Amino acid sequence: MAKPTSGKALAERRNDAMLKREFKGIGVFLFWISGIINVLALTGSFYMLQIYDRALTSGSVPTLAALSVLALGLYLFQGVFDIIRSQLLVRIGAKIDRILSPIAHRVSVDMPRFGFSSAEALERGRDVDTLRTFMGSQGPVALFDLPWVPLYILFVYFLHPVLGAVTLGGAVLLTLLTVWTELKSRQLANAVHQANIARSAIADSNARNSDIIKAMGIQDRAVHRYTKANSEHLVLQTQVTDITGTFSAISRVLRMLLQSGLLGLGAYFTIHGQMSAGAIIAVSVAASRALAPIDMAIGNWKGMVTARQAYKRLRETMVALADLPERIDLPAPKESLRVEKITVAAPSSGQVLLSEVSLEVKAGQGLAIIGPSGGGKTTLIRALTGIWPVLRGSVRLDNADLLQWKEEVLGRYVGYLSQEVALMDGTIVENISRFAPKRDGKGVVAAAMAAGVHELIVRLPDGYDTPLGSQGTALSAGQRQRIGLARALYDDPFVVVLDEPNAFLDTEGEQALNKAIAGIKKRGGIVIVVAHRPSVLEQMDLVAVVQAGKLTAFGTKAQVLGAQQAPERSKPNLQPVRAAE
Ligand SMILES: Nc1ncnc2c1ncn2[C@@H]1O[C@H](COP(=O)(O)OP(=O)(O)OP(=O)(O)O)[C@@H](O)[C@H]1O
Repeated sequence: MAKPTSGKALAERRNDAMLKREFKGIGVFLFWISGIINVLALTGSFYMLQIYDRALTSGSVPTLAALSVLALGLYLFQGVFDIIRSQLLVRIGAKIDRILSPIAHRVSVDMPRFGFSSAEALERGRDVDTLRTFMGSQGPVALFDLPWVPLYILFVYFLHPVLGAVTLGGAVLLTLLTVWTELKSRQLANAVHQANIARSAIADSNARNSDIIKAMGIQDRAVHRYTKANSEHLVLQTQVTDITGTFSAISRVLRMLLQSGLLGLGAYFTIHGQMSAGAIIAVSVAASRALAPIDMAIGNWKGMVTARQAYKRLRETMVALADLPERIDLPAPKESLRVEKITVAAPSSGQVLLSEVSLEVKAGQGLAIIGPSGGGKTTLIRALTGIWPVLRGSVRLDNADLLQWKEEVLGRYVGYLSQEVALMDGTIVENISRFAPKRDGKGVVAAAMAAGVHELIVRLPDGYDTPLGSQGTALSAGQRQRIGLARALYDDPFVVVLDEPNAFLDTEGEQALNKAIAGIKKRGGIVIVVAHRPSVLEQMDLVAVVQAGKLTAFGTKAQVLGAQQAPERSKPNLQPVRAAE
């Protein structure tokens, strides 16, 4: 009975079919062009045979000249085909890069959301580089030459069967050596990869915490941590290079031994009149050419293993993306956001952080999510915005599960201000407009005004075109938060989710925030705010209390907060009065 085909297997098959479509034609062409190159590479052997057995024996200079011109022509052809082949391989590398790098980068962007370190995420981009570099190296040349090795062995065989057998034996020996190299280096190559990720993660973390490292004087410790990881990487790297280098040297010596052996044996057969003197040289040249691709494969083994691993990871990446269901365009939401019995687990560990949460917010309403630190407020927001998938239950916008929306379409209806406001490397206008392909000055200014940050921006020397640098470091925390708010408000999204939007705001900033919240509600949007400070609550209609991973209260502000309906400004943390039924 046929086994049911899993989605992953189907996606794998689909990807392989896509790659086959893209590269099969070029692959076949490369195979044949390699055939031509290898046939032409027999020129040297034929030339030797003809010179010794024809030109020298006849003593004819015109024959020698004709043979030389012919050989020269054939060598030139071989050179041209060689150039075409290497240029083609480089272009295949570039094509692979063009096809895979957007997919790889998409995954890199997604990975940190699921608990991967940024060093691990960036590996995907490097994998594409590895593949491209490999395609331009001698590795693929060796691979395309390998199928033509029998041609040379046959050639030698026809000159003398024993010499053919010896050459075949040499090829088998070198192949066994290749297999041995593979077995020895495979596991190590994986360990090198992991060690490299660990090293990059420390480098990345050190660079990101530059201020803390300086202020607390822990440079030496930071450098020591990196050096330790670097040494581990270096040790493994040296081991791999030792293995491939040793096998490469063994294969070279074997080749030389074989070539000399063939010369010796050839001489023996010539002495016994079994073959001509020219054949000795021809055999030596052909045998060396027969073993060259195997030798080259061993020499490039490290590159091949790395490229294969990179390809394997990218293939998995492509399969993961291909697994995403196709989604249709849904109309703009305008009624409600409903959460139905959701359970949310941390994608990195699978640990349940929030369970059985249900609530509903209607257009024009504001919801405050409150509760003690670590209770699960941000987790709830991550589920509401689709950052983390829900384990059970559903989040619905106008009755449609978030999963039914196209990511980019849904994004247009959601504004999100995260707790640690992250601005991207670009100008203010690019950041606020979420890198809209077309400059939308009007929309950006409207969002900046709604966030009360317009005046602040125009006072900067380059105004809206001020470059923010990576992480938006050119601004203060409060300024970053307000620009982040403008980005969340840009293009009037239906749902605006703000995670502690006033953490860094001064009084003026808080007033602007309150105005922005009122504006969202007035235009019929939904605003959800995680609040630690009570001032935001004044604007809210509903309150949800999240603690210890549970929704312990949900209802109108009056229901949930009861007597504390109008909280004092000085109160630092809001606690629930009672759990809503
Ligand atoms: N990426 C993550 N992986 C695993 N566990 C996480 C992750 N993020 C948060 N948690 C855990 O989930 C729980 C809830 O965290 P969450 O950030 O939702 O709390 P919070 O209520 O927003 O807290 P705060 O008010 O301090 O921001 C915490 O115990 C936290 O350790």
